[in-house]
Amino acid sequence: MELIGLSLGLPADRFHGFFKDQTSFIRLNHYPPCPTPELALGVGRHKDGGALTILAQDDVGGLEVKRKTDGEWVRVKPTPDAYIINVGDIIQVWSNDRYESVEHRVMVNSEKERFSLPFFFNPVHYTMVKPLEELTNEQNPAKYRAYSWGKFITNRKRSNFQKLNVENLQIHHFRISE
Ligand SMILES: O=C(O)CCC(=O)C(=O)O
Ligand SMILES: [Fe+2]
Repeated sequence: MELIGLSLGLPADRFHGFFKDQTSFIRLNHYPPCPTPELALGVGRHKDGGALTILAQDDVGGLEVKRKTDGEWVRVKPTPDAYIINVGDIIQVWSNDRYESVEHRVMVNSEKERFSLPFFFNPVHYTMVKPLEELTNEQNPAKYRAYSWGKFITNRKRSNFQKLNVENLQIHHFRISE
């Protein structure tokens, strides 16, 4: 978070206050082999709603990210002894879209089970998430209305990873139309 602060021209400790208390959590994912992988997804398409996700995984692979330029799903090859760091929706909003949270999903395969451990680094529940004042001005106005992180996460957990076309709460619902 300190490097992200510096990259945005902010003090390294700019985000510290949000994380004095946290709603961070870890999930332990097990994807068993699937006899019909073309008919199933391990995790349906979604964007991580929090600040950062730090993902540890084995060497099986299955994670895919959606490429913005052409909408293609691109496989993320596992790198041994490395974490995947994913910017979540909160950093997208704080940075007023200078960072973007990527849409991703998890495929399954018929041969090998897979394990992954995402750690979701999230601020204190009463955080009102909005573009940082230092990053907005008249030429570059805030692109989002403030929303409550606590209410956002509660809503998300209620409709956890539905693989349907029903859309759960998204940051674009707070987008200010231009
Ligand atoms: O298992 C993975 O590689 C990612 C899982 C994921 O996207 C999530 O739990 O939010
Ligand atoms: Fe995710």
